[in-house]
Amino acid sequence: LRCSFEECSATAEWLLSRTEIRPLVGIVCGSGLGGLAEMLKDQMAFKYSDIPNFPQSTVHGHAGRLVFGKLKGKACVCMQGRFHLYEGYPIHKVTMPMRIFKLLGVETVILTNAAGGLNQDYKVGDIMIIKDHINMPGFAGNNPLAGPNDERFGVRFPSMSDAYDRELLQLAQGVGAELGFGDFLREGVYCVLGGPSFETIAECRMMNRLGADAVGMSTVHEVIVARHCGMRVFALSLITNQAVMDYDSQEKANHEEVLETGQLRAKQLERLVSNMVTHIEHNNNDA
Ligand SMILES: O=P(O)(O)O[C@@H]1C[C@H](O)[C@@H](CO)O1
Ligand code: HPA
Repeated sequence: LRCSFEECSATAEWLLSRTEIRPLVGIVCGSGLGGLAEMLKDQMAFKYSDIPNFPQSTVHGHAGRLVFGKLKGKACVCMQGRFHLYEGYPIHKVTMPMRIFKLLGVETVILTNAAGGLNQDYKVGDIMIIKDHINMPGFAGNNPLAGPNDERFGVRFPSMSDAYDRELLQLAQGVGAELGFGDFLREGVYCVLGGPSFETIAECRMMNRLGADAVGMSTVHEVIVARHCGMRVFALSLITNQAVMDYDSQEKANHEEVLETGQLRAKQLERLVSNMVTHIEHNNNDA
């Protein structure tokens, strides 16, 4: 069976027998945002290539390590590198780490990504709190929950109208305001595409008209699987480039720019996430 309960349990048990850390918070680092994992104290890190049943990172800017440790005293596990559809992985493999998070005891997942800004008010370097998503591959039937459903993870038809936890969203706004990030903290809708080619001008215009504020190639699949198995979700996009919306523009999206902007804003993004983690309490999981 595809990423079966048994297979995920075996991986979780392998990890739990090698670390004493029992994480309640799971973090996923987006392109160029792996510095978050370096903030963890008392680290215990596993290379993806050493973990049974785990996929491998193939994208520049994704280190490929699962790091356990304490963030401001809270036990966390952090994916330093995620998997994308365009790497050629089947969608259930892309999202398998969410099920492993769940079986490790994680209650709250924080996901980050690099994204292109579609909203004309957004600037490069803005941090967008994701309040909702548009799942383009999902429209075509490419959903990570397609196939037989295992009730031990969750129900056949999970709701997604409550995908992004509103309390965590409020918390992020509060923490962001305290840190003085008001000028570049946004809240918006993330649209996922399969990649790896960046979008055409017509595609960007279309997504913007449909209500998307940012476009990327990840996160949504992980969110669906995390919600299916009852974890709370919070997600952030770093706007690393402006999507090209104009035929007169000479700009072209490129991965180097994505990684460079990651470096510029990484410290602030790390502070936002780590300050949030201090406020996340055990057992308030009402997912
Ligand atoms: O893992 P994320 O979503 O941050 O990665 C984005 C999307 C592509 O993988 C890459 C494009 O530059 O960055
Ligand atoms: N499009 C899709 N994915 C991205 C972009 C973009 O412009 N920037 C970073 N990830």
